[in-house]
Amino acid sequence: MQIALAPMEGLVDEILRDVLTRIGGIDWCVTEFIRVSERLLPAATYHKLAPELFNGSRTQAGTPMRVQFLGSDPQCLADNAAFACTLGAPVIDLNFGCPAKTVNKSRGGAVLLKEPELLHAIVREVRRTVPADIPVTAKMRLGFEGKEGALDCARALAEGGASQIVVHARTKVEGYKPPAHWEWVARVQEVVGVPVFANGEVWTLDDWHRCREISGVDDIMLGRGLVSRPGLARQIAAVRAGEAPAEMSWAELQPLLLDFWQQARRKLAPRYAPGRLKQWLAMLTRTYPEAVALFAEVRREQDCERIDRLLMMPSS
Ligand SMILES: Cc1cc2nc3c(=O)[nH]c(=O)nc-3n(C[C@H](O)[C@H](O)[C@H](O)COP(=O)(O)O)c2cc1C
Repeated sequence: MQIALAPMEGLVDEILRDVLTRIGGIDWCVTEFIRVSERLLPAATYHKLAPELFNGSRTQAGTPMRVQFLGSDPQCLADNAAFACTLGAPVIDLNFGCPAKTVNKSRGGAVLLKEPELLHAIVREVRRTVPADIPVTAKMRLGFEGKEGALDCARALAEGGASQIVVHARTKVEGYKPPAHWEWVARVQEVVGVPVFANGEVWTLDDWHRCREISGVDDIMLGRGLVSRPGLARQIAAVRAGEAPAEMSWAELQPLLLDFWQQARRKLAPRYAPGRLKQWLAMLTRTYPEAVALFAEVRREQDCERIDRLLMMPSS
């Protein structure tokens, strides 16, 4: 039974991975996708998107990190994956779910779900090229427009050599619109012999119970739900261990929010740091009334020092 933190480009960067994995309950996390199209990326690109490579491919809390790729050229993906392994990537993950327009125009992400043979070729080539002890895993949506090809895609990934498959239980066209079709996770698990992770629309402990019941799988990947309710993985882990699932309080979260901000100030250009804070804070407003108040104060602020003061003040 595993709980994974979802890869989220532009949101779950090394800073948020660091802070969220400190809370507990997360078994592994993934980098934002690394796009490869025609060349071997330099080591600097990997170190920028996956600085955990300098730390044994673990976050500061010790949570393992996987390196995710997006692309459509089997050989180029395989070469980059093999290079990432020399830099310390412990697992290679392949993204077949990204709905972004630019990504799909240049063939990558969810559009590849129209071509199960290509999915198979990509996974097979990456599997063949990276060292045998490095697992290759995959993440897919249920299809591009319709779901009729979902099982063929899952089979193609498993037969190509993916040792785990995360299913974001929606098509590309469904985007992020609820509901997620967890019953399809069960159908995928029926046709492949490798573990399948359920993903999509799990925001609360109740959602998790329903997702588990409908999907029938134990392994789960949490995205926006975990970003907006950072204690969710810890709550799920507690239930699994037969313990009481305490909510994470605002008081417990506040030092982490401050640390997130301080890291953002250190690692990002001053014009970007406030935006990153607001982005996370906006998601936290779904769970914490205190975040609503703080977000209202911070949202129009661009001055880092004034934001420092707002964050250090205890908000009621
Ligand atoms: C802002 C954003 C960025 C994302 N970036 C990635 C990505 O880089 N790689 C990927 O495989 N999925 C990406 N996803 C999809 C998520 O990993 C996940 O499958 C999706 O959000 C559904 O899970 P959730 O309902 O728990 O958020 C992204 C989603 C969002 C909202």
